[in-house]
Amino acid sequence: MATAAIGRRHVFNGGIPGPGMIDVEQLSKRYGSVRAVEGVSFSVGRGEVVGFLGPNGAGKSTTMRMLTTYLMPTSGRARVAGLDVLDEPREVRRKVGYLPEVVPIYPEMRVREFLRYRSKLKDVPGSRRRAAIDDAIEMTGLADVAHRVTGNLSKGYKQRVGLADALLSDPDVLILDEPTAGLDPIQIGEVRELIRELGRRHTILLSTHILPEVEAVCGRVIIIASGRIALDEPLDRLRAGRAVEVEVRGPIDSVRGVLETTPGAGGVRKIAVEGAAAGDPGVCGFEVRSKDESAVEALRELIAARVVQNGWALRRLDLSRSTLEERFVRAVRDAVVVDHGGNSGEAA
Ligand SMILES: Nc1ncnc2c1ncn2[C@@H]1O[C@H](COP(=O)(O)OP(=O)(O)OP(=O)(O)O)[C@@H](O)[C@H]1O
Repeated sequence: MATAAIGRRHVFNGGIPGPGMIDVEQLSKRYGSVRAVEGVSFSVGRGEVVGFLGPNGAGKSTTMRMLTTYLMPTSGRARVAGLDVLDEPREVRRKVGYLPEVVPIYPEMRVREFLRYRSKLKDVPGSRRRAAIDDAIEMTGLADVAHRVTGNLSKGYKQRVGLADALLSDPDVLILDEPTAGLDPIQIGEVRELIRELGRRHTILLSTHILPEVEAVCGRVIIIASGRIALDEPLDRLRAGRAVEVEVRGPIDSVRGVLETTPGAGGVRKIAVEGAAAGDPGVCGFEVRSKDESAVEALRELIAARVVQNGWALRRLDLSRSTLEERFVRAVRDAVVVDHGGNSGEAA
């Protein structure tokens, strides 16, 4: 059975990230005057599934093509599965499963025939070739179409063929460039499920524009904008509270004044007001941003104490959570504002 076979061949570490399966240091790529990737550094540990996001033209495919040795960096270093992409490109190609944005299948070949051809190109030893192809076909749900001509398959199935190809050499690392682009919602769900399954046994760097996909399969997010890293954070931290939402029964101007002068408060925004009546100041609601995001819990406690000190009733006190979409938009916007260098990435 494929799962057992794959379990035998792969080192399964229970999903605990280990050190450096992908190590990128000051990687840059210029196409003539276009600075597509500019001094990018990051690491991906063993067992991590990392979403690599960015607007169109941000440099995602260029970075992935450098990591898979299909493109020479202008400067900087990258190691994948412990191998230097410049010094050991052939070994890197053997160790890394790459699904490019456009899957290079030969339309006249049948699925199994294509995978056999690719396994030879990847130097999969003859004695292991048959098992490697069977495993890849089973993992990607291609058994029913294994004898069909690839050119006649639906886009979703062509994508599966690309993934099967990426799995052939039993790679430690999978680099998947927009694996669900152009698929219908059912196919997206199927490929996403497959990636989630693969993520239990592989280190994965996954580029996509579909944010729910990242939330479904990734543990960490790297955002690139105008060729530079704009954000690199675990998903749970990224979604964690960044601000305090507070509702107080008290006079709105006084409440605002107290919140604005609370140490650690970085900005106050009104979110709701319930009308005042005779003898009742009404209820006002504010979102208070924390100057230091890691100190948002302390800010919450301080706000509670100050509201009570003023004799106001505290009706609600929550941490407000950011969505991935909000963080994406903010990170990209901030990166573009900071980018004074005239970077000619399309997002700039
Ligand atoms: N062969 C090339 N020659 C010149 N410029 C290029 C070439 N390939 C990419 N670029 C430019 O480099 C920048 C980064 O492109 P890249 O394809 O890496 O972005 P991306 O983040 O993958 O975008 P998308 O999400 O649209 O696929 C863009 O400005 C793009 O136009």
